[in-house]
Amino acid sequence: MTTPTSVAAYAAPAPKAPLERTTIPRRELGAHDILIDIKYAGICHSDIHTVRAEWGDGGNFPIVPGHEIAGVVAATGSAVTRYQVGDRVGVGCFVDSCRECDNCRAGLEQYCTGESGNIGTYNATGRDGQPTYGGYSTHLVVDEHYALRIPDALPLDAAAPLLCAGITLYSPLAHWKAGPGKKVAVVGLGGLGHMGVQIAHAMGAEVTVLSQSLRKKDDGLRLGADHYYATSDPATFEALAGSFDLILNTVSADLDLNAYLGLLRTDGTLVQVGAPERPLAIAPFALIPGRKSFAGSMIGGIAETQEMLDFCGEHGLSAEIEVIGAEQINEAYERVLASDVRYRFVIDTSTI
Ligand SMILES: NC(=O)c1ccc[n+]([C@@H]2O[C@H](COP(=O)([O-])OP(=O)(O)OC[C@H]3O[C@@H](n4cnc5c(N)ncnc54)[C@H](O)[C@@H]3O)[C@@H](O)[C@H]2O)c1
Ligand SMILES: [Zn+2]
Repeated sequence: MTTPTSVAAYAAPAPKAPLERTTIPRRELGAHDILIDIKYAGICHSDIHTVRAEWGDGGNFPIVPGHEIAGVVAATGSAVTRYQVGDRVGVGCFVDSCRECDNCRAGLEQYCTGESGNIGTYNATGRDGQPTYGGYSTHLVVDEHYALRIPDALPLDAAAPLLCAGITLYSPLAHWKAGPGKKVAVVGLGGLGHMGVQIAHAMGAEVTVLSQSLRKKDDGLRLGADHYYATSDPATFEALAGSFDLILNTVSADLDLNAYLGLLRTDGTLVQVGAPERPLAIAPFALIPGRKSFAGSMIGGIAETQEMLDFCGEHGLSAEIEVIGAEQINEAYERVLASDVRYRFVIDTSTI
């Protein structure tokens, strides 16, 4: 078959402008590339931060967002060894990296220290000098090394959000050794948070959700939380003081982090994965007594992302989703901003 070099997509033409249908170029299939027939693309809050130019870099418009991509291999380059036509595959937040730095060699491609760092699935420049365009489109050409295998046990639509939301929580849970005997709190029950609750529970940790209200309590407990508290109630911060080994903050808005640091045990760690626009204020004395750590974590490497997908396949974990047509993307963005989705929008890309 001939591979399509011009494909349909949804793009934001300018910062804060509504997304609209367009066509974008995809490169011709190289020896190590696979062509993916995209079936579904999740809507991550990072897509919204990016098209609203909230992260300070201005953005390289038009932007085709989408880094929670699930589809099927439609063609393979001459030197491809890992995948065959028909395989179920995913692509996450990056599509390339230098492959030579210590981090790339260690499987930490997300922290590539090469000249260009990891090359984002969208809003970046590929090795060929061309802009990268994400998963809100019908097809993607990607080097086979940056694709992941989606286990047969998982439906493609609900698996798509694992490529970002799933790995973003799996990686710090694994790194800080969540498991039996560990008390883990997840702040914010959104796209990331609802995956964090499921994965931490499957790893054997005792899981607490810290949400603004008790509105989603039934869902949180069903997803595997042992406890659920409202952070709008000051009594929560008294009741849980000094409780947790690990707190994962998934909230996309500003929080009083010092209050959350007060919930850590001695030697506990608060990991920031939510990425609000403004700098965060940490009081030194929220960390010093109790030798507490404040850390960050970004998605995961290719091998760890595959490990996460396999873990989710074995445990039957995937996202709770609302599948939408492409014409509903702008409305879905407003609903994410209003916390009105349980728990991830996924675009059916056949509607693009
Ligand atoms: N570190 C990473 O690698 C990484 C990866 C993906 C996304 N992110 C970032 O993580 C954040 C969350 O992404 P998402 O897609 O899950 O967004 P989301 O909108 O689905 O979820 C955010 C949740 O936080 C809740 N929330 C808001 N204010 C709160 C508060 N004061 N207390 C408790 N909960 C509150 C919201 O109601 C919502 O449920 C975004 O900033 C995104 O850019 C980071
Ligand atoms: Zn994301």
